[in-house]
Amino acid sequence: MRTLFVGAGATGGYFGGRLAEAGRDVTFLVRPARAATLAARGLRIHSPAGQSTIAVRTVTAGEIDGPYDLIVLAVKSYGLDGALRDLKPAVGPGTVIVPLLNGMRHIDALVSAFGPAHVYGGVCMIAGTLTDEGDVVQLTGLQRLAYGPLDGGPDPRLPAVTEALSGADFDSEGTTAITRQMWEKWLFLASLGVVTTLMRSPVGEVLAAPGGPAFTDRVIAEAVAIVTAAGHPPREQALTFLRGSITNARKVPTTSSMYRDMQAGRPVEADAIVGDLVAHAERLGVDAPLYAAAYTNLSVYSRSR
Ligand SMILES: NC(=O)C1=CN([C@@H]2O[C@H](COP(=O)(O)OP(=O)(O)OC[C@H]3O[C@@H](n4cnc5c(N)ncnc54)[C@H](OP(=O)(O)O)[C@@H]3O)[C@@H](O)[C@H]2O)C=CC1
Ligand SMILES: CC(C)(CO)C(=O)C(=O)O
Repeated sequence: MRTLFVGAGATGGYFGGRLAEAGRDVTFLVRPARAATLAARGLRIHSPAGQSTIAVRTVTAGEIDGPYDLIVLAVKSYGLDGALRDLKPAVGPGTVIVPLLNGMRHIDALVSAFGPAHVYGGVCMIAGTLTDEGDVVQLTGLQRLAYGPLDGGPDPRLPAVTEALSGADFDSEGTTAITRQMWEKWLFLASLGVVTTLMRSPVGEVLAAPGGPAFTDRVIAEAVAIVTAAGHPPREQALTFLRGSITNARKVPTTSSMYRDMQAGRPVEADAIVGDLVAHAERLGVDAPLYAAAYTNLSVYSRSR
């Protein structure tokens, strides 16, 4: 499958890079500065398993040479509108788009831009960041992709999409339950995001502080109440994974991409990850004071940076 990764940052660079390394037909749609960096340095991935330098094919917006079979969208929420404009020439009648963004509201933007037949759901599990030089850093061993039709299928394109996104050095799952996985991922990531950005610390530091464990429990309880009221109660296994990750954070440095971005003075995805949950809480009459405070805190940061 001819595959276009839109964005070669922490997530796109990691998963697209690993697929390119495994010999898959991968091209990256990037902006000119990123294209220059990738041409000069290659795509460098630093991971707990070692370092790779991968020669990758790139195109910029004006250079897209016709439709791709598969597009993996890996931009931040604040880059979504521009990316949707730029990738338009890559969407043909049979193109499937798999977004990796956190949250849910990008799905509406994709469906309204390209129609429901083109849009899958997607989840990625990785703790990644970019160095000042533009190298991808995988911070922990977490590396998993899941994707599939939003309506649960069956969809005859899923086996080919699964084949195109498998066989590289990460776990990959084509699923007919992607919507549930996306809500569970949102619950997971928002909880880590609220704990770390409100307290400006990795989860382990919060747990070690007076009141930290109770605060963390209340953040999780608020998120569970919101997503449950929204009609997406998490499965017990998702809660076990979240609680296990919190417990593990006493030993393994655990943060969130929003926290890492905040520490680096970069923009944060406040509206898509926290603001949208606060909007659900208000609409559904769920009391979520910690999420409201976290959203105000992130908005103050965004306005003052
Ligand atoms: N980082 C993480 O650990 C995780 C992140 N996520 C989610 O994945 C999504 C992507 O995050 P992440 O990869 O970390 O973000 P990054 O900021 O690392 O990468 C995003 C990339 O998108 C590029 N980009 C933006 N607009 C365009 C465009 N119009 N055309 C081409 N490229 C474009 C940017 O390029 P440029 O250099 O030109 O600005 C940038 O390199 C987010 O929603 C995030 O929440 C999910 C799981 C883990
Ligand atoms: C999985 C997790 C929490 C990894 O950092 C993430 O999705 C994020 O930080 O954006």
